[in-house]
Amino acid sequence: MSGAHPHGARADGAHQKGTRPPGAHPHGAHPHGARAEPIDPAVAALVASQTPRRDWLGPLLLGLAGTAATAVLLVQLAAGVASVLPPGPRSDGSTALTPSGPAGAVFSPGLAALLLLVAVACTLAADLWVAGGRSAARSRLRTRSAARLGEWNPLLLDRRSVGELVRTVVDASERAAAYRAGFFGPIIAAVAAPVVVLLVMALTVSWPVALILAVLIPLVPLIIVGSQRLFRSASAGYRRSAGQLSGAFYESVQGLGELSLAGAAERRGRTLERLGERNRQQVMRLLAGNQMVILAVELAFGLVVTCAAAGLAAAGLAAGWLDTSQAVAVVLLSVLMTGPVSVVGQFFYIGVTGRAAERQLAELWAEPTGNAPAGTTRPRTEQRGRADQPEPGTDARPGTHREAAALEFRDVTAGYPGGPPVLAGFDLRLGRGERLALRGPSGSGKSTVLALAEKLITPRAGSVLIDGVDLATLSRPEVASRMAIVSQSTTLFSGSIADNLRLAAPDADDSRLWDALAAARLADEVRGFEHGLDQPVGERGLALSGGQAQRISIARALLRDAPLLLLDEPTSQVDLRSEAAIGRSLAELASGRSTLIVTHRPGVLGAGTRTVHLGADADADADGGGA
Ligand SMILES: Nc1ncnc2c1ncn2[C@@H]1O[C@H](COP(=O)(O)OP(=O)(O)OP(=O)(O)O)[C@@H](O)[C@H]1O
Repeated sequence: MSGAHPHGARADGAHQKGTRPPGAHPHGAHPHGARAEPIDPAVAALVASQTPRRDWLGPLLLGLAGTAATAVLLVQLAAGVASVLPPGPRSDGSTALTPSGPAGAVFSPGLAALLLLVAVACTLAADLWVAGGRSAARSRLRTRSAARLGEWNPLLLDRRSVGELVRTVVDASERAAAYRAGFFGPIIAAVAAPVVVLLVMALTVSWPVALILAVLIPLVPLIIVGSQRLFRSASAGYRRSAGQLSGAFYESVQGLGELSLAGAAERRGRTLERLGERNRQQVMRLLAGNQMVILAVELAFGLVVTCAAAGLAAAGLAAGWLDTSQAVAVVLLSVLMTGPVSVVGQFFYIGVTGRAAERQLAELWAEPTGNAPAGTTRPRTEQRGRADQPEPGTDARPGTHREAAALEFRDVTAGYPGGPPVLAGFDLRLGRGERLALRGPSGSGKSTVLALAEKLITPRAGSVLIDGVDLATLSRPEVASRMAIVSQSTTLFSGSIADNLRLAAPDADDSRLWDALAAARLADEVRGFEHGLDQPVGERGLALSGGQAQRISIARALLRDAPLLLLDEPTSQVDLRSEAAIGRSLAELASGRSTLIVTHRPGVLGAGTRTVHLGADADADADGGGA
């Protein structure tokens, strides 16, 4: 049995029964984000917008400015070199210079030093800009992903591999930020660099040579797009295998104790080894692709441009339409033209994995939350007997004047998507201030009743009402705000006892925490701890006993102070002595609240508890109800 954990995380396995929850993706858990389906462009744009334009535009402009400064610096250096060389011979044997391009540059050491300074400053500033933008983008992506997961229906969360979700939030955010902030600007700057260099060449050296070399520029985007297409499947394979590996690794670490008890650690190790090897092969394929792109760019572009430039410089010099300074400048500038383009190849890996990471994040953000929206209306035939919504706190059924129940199921038929109904024509009424224990054999639908009350699933027919209000008209957070839940296992987070209590009431002062602990029969033990309220509970609360952890969960429920209380086998995991202590604190918690408890030990709530049986032998011990 299980119910929703009061704080969103569920550690139990009761909801891991195969069928996907409402709103889950039609393909079930698509573990690796490697679906071929198109991504919603709006979500993709939202992911991209987490890196504001200035974060990549800055490095892009700085990169271009740096290239331009370096290009002019090279023209200056060429003039300097030419000034110490003898004039070149002309084809007619004379040495007179009649350059065809713009007037040859005059070397100025001051200008050269200034240009050097500008080029270095641009490079440094671009690097700093990239680092800042990247870390800001990473944190924005992680925060948003975590917030998105927080909106998910816990049933949906239970079905996804935790390892993969962690990887998506942490690793994909890192890669996507590296791509947008660290790669986007510099790569566009690199692709545009040849154009800038040619512009400088046309303006300060020789426009005919620049024009001829410009013919080669379209090679760059062609090479890049071609290579990316070529390695698309390697990229998808990499995403898939990396997702599988991290998911399996995370699960193995979590279940290490059970694996070694079952003598299965070695077998599991072999599985991990296999997955690791597959991942290594995928990474190698991707890196091999990366190397091929570098090679292609260097060969197809670098070599061709350098040879063409050298040939043009030699021909121009020989024919006399270039002087020495212009010829040297053409050769130097051709090297500058190819330099940034080789960055394209080196960055290729970041680009491929970054785009894959953005896709992964977009898939996560686009995933339906699995929550039925507020105001969901069912078909008319299923709304019989409910002419209007009753006023909160009243029962609006014709001829009924009694006070609305704290929780009521009216003729409810419910089940899980694709499965048969678990409950059919189910009625249950929990009066205000009443304590009701739900019992029944395994599989009879006790968890399903709690899931309906929490609006984790919605009825196929009939209605569920809290305080007279149909849950169909409320959002899940609104439903959650009306109840406190204690489930069979408690999730505690690293931090102090006070931190864990304040999850339920962030503004509670210490005296309120002590009151809650006292009511949960835990105050004396906490006073005995060295650090009292500030005592660390250890990772996942392991520094506390199961009974203590459960009473912290009860104290949290007390701090929430909700009128409706759902208890899901709250003593199933503790021994008899702890059960007695928990029973007393539960009785305290239940007093004055309407309480529905799923338990095989109804005595834990004390006297006056009505019992309802679910399943084949259904009948009620007290005044009715039952399936
Ligand atoms: N998330 C789910 N997806 C699909 N089917 C489910 C899901 N949860 C429960 N079921 C099915 O619904 C039926 C009732 O299950 P439920 O968990 O409500 O029973 P239960 O009385 O709480 O059982 P137990 O005491 O063993 O926890 C079972 O047949 C179960 O397989």
